[in-house]
Amino acid sequence: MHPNATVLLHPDFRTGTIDRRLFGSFVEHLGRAVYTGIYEPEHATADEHGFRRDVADLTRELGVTMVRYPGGNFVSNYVWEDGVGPVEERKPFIDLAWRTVEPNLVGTDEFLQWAEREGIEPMMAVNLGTRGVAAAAALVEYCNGVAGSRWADLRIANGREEPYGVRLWCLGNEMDGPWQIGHKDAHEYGKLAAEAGKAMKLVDPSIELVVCGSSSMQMETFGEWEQTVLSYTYDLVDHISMHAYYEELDGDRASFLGSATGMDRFIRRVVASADAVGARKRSDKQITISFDEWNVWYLESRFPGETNLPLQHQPARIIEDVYSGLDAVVLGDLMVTLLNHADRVPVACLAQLVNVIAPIMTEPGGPAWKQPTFHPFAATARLAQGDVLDVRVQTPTITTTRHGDVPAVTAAVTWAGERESGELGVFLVNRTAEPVEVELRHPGVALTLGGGVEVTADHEPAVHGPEHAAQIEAEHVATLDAAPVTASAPGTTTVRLAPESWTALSGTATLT
Ligand SMILES: O=[N+]([O-])c1ccc(O[C@@H]2O[C@@H](CO)[C@H](O)[C@H]2O)cc1
Repeated sequence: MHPNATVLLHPDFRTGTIDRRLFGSFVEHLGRAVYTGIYEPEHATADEHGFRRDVADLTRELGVTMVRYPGGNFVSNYVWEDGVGPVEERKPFIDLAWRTVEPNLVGTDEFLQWAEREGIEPMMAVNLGTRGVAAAAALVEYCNGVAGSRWADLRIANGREEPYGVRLWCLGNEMDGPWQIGHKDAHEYGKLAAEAGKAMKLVDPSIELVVCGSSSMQMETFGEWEQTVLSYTYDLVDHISMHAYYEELDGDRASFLGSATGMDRFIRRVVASADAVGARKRSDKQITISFDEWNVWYLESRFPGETNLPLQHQPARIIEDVYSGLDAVVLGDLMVTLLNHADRVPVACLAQLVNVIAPIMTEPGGPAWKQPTFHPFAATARLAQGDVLDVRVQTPTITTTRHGDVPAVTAAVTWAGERESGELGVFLVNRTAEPVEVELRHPGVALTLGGGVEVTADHEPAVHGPEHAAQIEAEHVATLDAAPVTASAPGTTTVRLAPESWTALSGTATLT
């Protein structure tokens, strides 16, 4: 059979090395992400610190390397000092972002110590909505300072001698969004971010800074925002943030399946905006991207609308989206795009980790389980190692309403090892409703594919609960003991992809 698509690869052609922070996630004080998510002292599996062991174990299995905290929209009205010190003296406050009473039982120390115990790198955000330079610099000192100064000594008095050494810091969150508490225009925010970032780096010069980019590519200020903000902060910051959520709208399945092409274009545009500022400055520095919120999120149809939220107490069920096999295929494809931008995207966070638009769900006092989207994330975090190869994909296109013409087949290939031999990760997506044959062309390379994971899309709406998730897993997530190879010859290996599917395969390769 004639192949429908070809993927040309060679270890001499590489896009970049995968930064392990690409497999980050996000825990916000929003809904049940913290309370009855990662933290539930009354739960049967809770450890001595009150954190759920079952959730931590699933987090490990998911392969999450880094977690962003404490927000999100929440951070823009958060007073971090209220969340440290003796728990019995902490006072609740009304979080204005999600109109939920925050009990302050979990704060900076509890989170950072949880992350440390679980072997997860923390990524912290400072409040540039209702607060500013002093509070941001104080938090860096609280986390990373050594004995002998006010905020570091407060941490020590609170029982933590060793600095946490938090490396990655967000200068606020989505400051371009009118919904943000303390929302600012690009000039106001750019100036504040530059001053806050300057102070934070004076406290600890080893930190990396993320300046806020746009909340989505649909924002009216997109492009202009990036350039203005970077004009104030280019020499100071390391990364600019991107946020994007995708959903199936009006039953437009083709556009939804093409979401990762939308993400690809978004990344290219932000890179172009950042590089334009660099060019004007005649700078050799390159700003990289922190894609610190990405996921499938049924914003349009299921999001209650931030301004009309009723005031809630914990546990508060907010945006607990339920995912389908189709969502899992799209999520896997979004990871293909992230991998293919490994040269400019070192940091990414699946938003979020547990209960809130999340791969892991829980019931208070009950089980924790995997949503379908868990599987492509976990398989990619496991199989994508080393470098991303600069592959050439030839594929027919599909015409979509939202993204125009998009590739029918997408691919990413990773190579861990020397030039002469390596371990491969092969990630392939078939966005069409028919099976396709994909010919891997690997001239001069002997390649043996092994097993992996295949996720196929479904047509049923997802239903909440562990039983339904287990049923989708049984029907739409397959562990492959062997690759679906249909033909092979020296220099070519053909695999067959199921309709509307995401496939990840392991492999080994040596130069011949
Ligand atoms: O497109 N929108 O309407 C939209 C609305 C809210 C929004 O908030 C972001 O997503 C929330 C959930 O991860 C985070 O707290 C925040 O940073 C992100 C996008």
